Amino acid sequence: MNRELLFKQLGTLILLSVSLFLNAQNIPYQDFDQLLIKADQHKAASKQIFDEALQQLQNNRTQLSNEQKEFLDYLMIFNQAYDGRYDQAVEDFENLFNRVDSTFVKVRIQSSLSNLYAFNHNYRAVFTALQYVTTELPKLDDKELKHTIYLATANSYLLTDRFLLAREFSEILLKDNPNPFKRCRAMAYRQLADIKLNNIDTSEDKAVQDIIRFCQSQNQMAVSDLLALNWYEYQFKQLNEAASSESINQLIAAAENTCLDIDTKQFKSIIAGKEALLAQLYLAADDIRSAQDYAQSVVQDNNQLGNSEHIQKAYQVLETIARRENNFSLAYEYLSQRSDIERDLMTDSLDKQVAYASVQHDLMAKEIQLQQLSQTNELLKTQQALAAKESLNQKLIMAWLALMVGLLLFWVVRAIIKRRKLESLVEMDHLTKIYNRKGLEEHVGQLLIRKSGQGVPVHLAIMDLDHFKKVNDECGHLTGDWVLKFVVYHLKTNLPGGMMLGRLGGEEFAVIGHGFGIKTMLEHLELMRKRVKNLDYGESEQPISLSASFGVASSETAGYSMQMLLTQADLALYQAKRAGRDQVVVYQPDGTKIPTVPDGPDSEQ
Ligand SMILES: Nc1nc2c(ncn2[C@@H]2O[C@H](COP(=O)(O)OP(=O)(O)OP(=O)(O)O)[C@@H](O)[C@H]2O)c(=O)[nH]1
Repeated sequence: MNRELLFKQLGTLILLSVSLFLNAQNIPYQDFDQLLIKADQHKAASKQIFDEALQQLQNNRTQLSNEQKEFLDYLMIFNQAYDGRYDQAVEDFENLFNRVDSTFVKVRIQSSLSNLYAFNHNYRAVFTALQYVTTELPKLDDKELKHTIYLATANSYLLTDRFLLAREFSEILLKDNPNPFKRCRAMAYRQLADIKLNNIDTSEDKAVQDIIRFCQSQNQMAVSDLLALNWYEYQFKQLNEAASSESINQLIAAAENTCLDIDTKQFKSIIAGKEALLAQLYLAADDIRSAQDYAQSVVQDNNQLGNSEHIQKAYQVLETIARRENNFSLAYEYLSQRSDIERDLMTDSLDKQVAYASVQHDLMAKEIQLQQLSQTNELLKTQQALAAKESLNQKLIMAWLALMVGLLLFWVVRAIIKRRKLESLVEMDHLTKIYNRKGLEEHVGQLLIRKSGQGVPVHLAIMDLDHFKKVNDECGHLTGDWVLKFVVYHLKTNLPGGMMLGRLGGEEFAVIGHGFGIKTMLEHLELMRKRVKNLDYGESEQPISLSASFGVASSETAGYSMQMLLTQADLALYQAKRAGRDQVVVYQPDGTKIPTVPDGPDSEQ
């Protein structure tokens, strides 16, 4: 017994697994997209195909991408609306809208919501949803989706009596070369809008019939029936009192021929429209019984506000029949019912107008706010631009000033350099390129001041070239010049550190030494004397031989006075000349001559 049960359970389990396996087929991603598109396309046309596609997608839900799942959720909720659960669908759509990421799905939700809100007479919400849709639509680059949205928008505008807008959206879609499936619906919507706008002549019957057939060929039965019924009603209204019974009968036949292939439960409103029209037509054809049957059917089955228009017409038929039968109390009852509905219809129509105006007003207010914001923004931008310009100007001024200061500094420095150069030129001997007397006075004067403060000895010697006149006389003045330069060049390039050479004038030079004692000074001078004497002046007609005499004074005897040093050195030089030239003599306060090299050849003594 237990074993039997076990086998049974095992069998059930195997069967379940097999059916699950069969249901959860491995379908590639792009095929899911195709399946979603298929479901989407048939959702308002064929419930069977729609249901099957949804079931298949649900079975494979785990394999779907996030966006595919979101779109499937959207379709599932749409299915609720399909089944007439409008309120639940609205709630679920609103929740889904807040949950999904995909703009594509968000736009679809708002588009469907706009239709559902219209069914629920929540017109403000209709126009707000449509506003969202039309704002977001340009962000999507999916042409098919755009077409779907144009259609849904046109439909919502039809439901809210904005017939011009409904026409406009149908036109936009038709101009964008839609597929036949959408083209037939767009043509039907445009035609419906024209009928409502009285924008069509009954002579255009063939064109309208073509559209009705086109919709049928695309399996768009509900739309086709809706257009047909509206068109027949329009034609009926255009008929005058004296219309032939033939034309009435033609319309009856045509109307009876509608709604044969649509789901009567799903499209209750269209069926009610058909019955209300037929009630009117049969009344016009004096077929009271049929008229009454149809009118009663409308009144009994359809007490929703969505069908008010049809119910109102049905009551009108019933009221006329009651009058004709002199049943005034019943006629009064029907009249009172009709006026209640007419009042509701008027309120509803007013609601639509107010909602549209209110959403438009909000939109305008937002636009004005935006304009104000952008104006403020413009103002800010102008201010920023001005500030930027100002700062640029300031920078330019600063740059200009810096340039001016730079130029000024350049000129000043150049002037100083020039002045220094000029000064140094004034201080230099132009022939020998060493300090002249002025330069010597300037620099030796400063040296003396500095060294006197430090107590460092300074020595000054006057070097005079012996018998230089002879060189001039014998070799010419130019040679004399050259000899002067030649002597100075050799002395200068071999001048020991701490010594300076300058030209006092003519063939007379000053040699200054500091930082060492007189003994060292005399040794240096001695070397200089020998250098002059031993210089090779080259061969010429009159061979040149030259010597120099040195008279030396020291700060030890003359102090740090330039004048005193020169005077004492001059006195010593005089002694050197007198002692025979070509020698170095140090000034002695007591007048004794102390030549360092007492080998002067032409002593005057
Ligand atoms: N070529 C040339 N000769 C100059 C220059 N300055 C002075 N002399 C000459 O130097 C000579 C100086 O002659 P004097 O004062 O008689 O002395 P000296 O011939 O050197 O004889 P002592 O000094 O007595 O040895 C003159 O002939 C001046 O013309 C100069 O710049 N160039």
